[in-house]
Amino acid sequence: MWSEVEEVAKAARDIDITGLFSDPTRAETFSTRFDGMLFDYSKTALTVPARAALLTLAQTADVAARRAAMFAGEAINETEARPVLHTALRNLSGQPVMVEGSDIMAEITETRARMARFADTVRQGPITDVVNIGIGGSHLGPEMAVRALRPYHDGPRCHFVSNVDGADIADTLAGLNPATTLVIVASKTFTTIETMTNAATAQAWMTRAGVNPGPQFAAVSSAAARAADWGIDASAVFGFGDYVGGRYSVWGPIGLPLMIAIGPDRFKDFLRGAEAMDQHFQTATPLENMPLLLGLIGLWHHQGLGHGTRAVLPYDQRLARLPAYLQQLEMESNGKRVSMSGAALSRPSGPVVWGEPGTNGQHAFYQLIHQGTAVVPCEFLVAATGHEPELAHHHRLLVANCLAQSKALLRGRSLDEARALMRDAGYTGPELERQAAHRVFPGNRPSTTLIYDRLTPRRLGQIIALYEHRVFVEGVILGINSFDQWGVELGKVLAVDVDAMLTGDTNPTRDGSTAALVAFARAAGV
Ligand SMILES: O=P(O)(O)OC[C@H]1O[C@](O)(CO)[C@@H](O)[C@@H]1O
Repeated sequence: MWSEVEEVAKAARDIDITGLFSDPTRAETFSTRFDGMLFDYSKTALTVPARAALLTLAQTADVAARRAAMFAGEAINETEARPVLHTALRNLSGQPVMVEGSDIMAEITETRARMARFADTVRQGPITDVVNIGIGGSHLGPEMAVRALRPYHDGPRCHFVSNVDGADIADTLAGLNPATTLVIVASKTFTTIETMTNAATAQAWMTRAGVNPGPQFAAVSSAAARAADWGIDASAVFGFGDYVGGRYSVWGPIGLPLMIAIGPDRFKDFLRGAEAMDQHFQTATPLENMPLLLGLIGLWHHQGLGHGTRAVLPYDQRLARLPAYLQQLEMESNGKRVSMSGAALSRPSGPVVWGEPGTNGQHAFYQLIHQGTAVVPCEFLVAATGHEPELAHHHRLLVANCLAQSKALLRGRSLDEARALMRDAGYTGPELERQAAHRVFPGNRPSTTLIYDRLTPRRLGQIIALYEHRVFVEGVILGINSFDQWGVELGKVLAVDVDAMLTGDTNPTRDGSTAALVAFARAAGV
């Protein structure tokens, strides 16, 4: 299945990407547009035969059948025997979605309507601040989206607490008024130690201030009974089915802080954007299919060409948390070592994903991206226009920087160009050579750019759904289950054991390193 890709990848190592632009149609041929967005992947070493080999790979892995199985509610999350239906949360079409013979849409629509009523009430006051307590998928999505859509906020301020480190909740609650704060405890399982510890601390904070936490706590959870046991009124508990994975859950009740911040109507626009991407993913031809192409390019760079990481570089300060969000989405989904059958993978699974918004990253790690020894495929995202018309000159500079970076990665600077610079600066002889060597940029470094009109709720919905489906495409072709996360379990179990060591309730472990660290922490008064 991979042999053809391996062959074209071998040839691609000698390709000069700039040279590929001697074809004047390259930018058009290696890009695709959809609903206000242009995805340009022409600044990669992909050629027509290489792309064809990748498309054949997708065909052989039967991505289309797996995609149909996902949307149809088949239990494609095989290690947890569950369907994968986050797409149902944004299904506004009126079409049923069946799970084991019943339509799940009535429940989803009813919960969304309840969320909207709750959000409207909260938005009318006297609540001034909302604190969402959750972690991982119960935190990263709403935190990222609330920040991304700041220009659309007309509700109470939203804050996020995730870390079990008491510093997180202490800093967040400092300055808030317990009498006008709503706490949302967001946990699919309602057992996550960080979230339950923080929730108890928030509850004590309110009680200490003489405020009854009862009416000022809401819960978002699949475990409604546990939320009720915890004392949260059933009318303020919003559930979702176990067919929605944590990192795919921003579209439903986990998105409640976003709905409160921007209002139910705009939240619906956010869903509409994702729904449009779902339609596109299912119906667009392979050469126009943005998630399919993004997934194939990911595989091309990591599995094909062996680049170990990829950088996500949003030129948008409000997307500052997108890289963190994508780290969970991509690495928790595709950071696996066995295939669906349980056999060890014969090729690498998902890459390390990292990034920061531009232009800040330029003044930090772009040095390595441009001149380091590792090639880092870069995924740029940028809106053509901002939300501050009076600051349009800032935005133009932002766009200019984004486009300049992909151009610089592509063209680089040759030794002759560097020598000319040094000559102009007055250097001669061996010193000119030495100085010039430091100023060479190898270039020929691949990047893609997703440019869109403006970061509206709809556009954000499209972008997140685009990345979700990209993860799906990569996972199917790698033959792994992108929807479980067994790798996070062991550390959680051992944390309980180590906690008992820290309190002195059990003897230190035979692992000498941990024993010494525990002893140090105890001696220092942990
Ligand atoms: O919503 P919960 O059940 O508190 O879980 C939070 C997060 O923990 C994880 O299980 C990983 O630790 C994530 O997959 C999940 O998003």
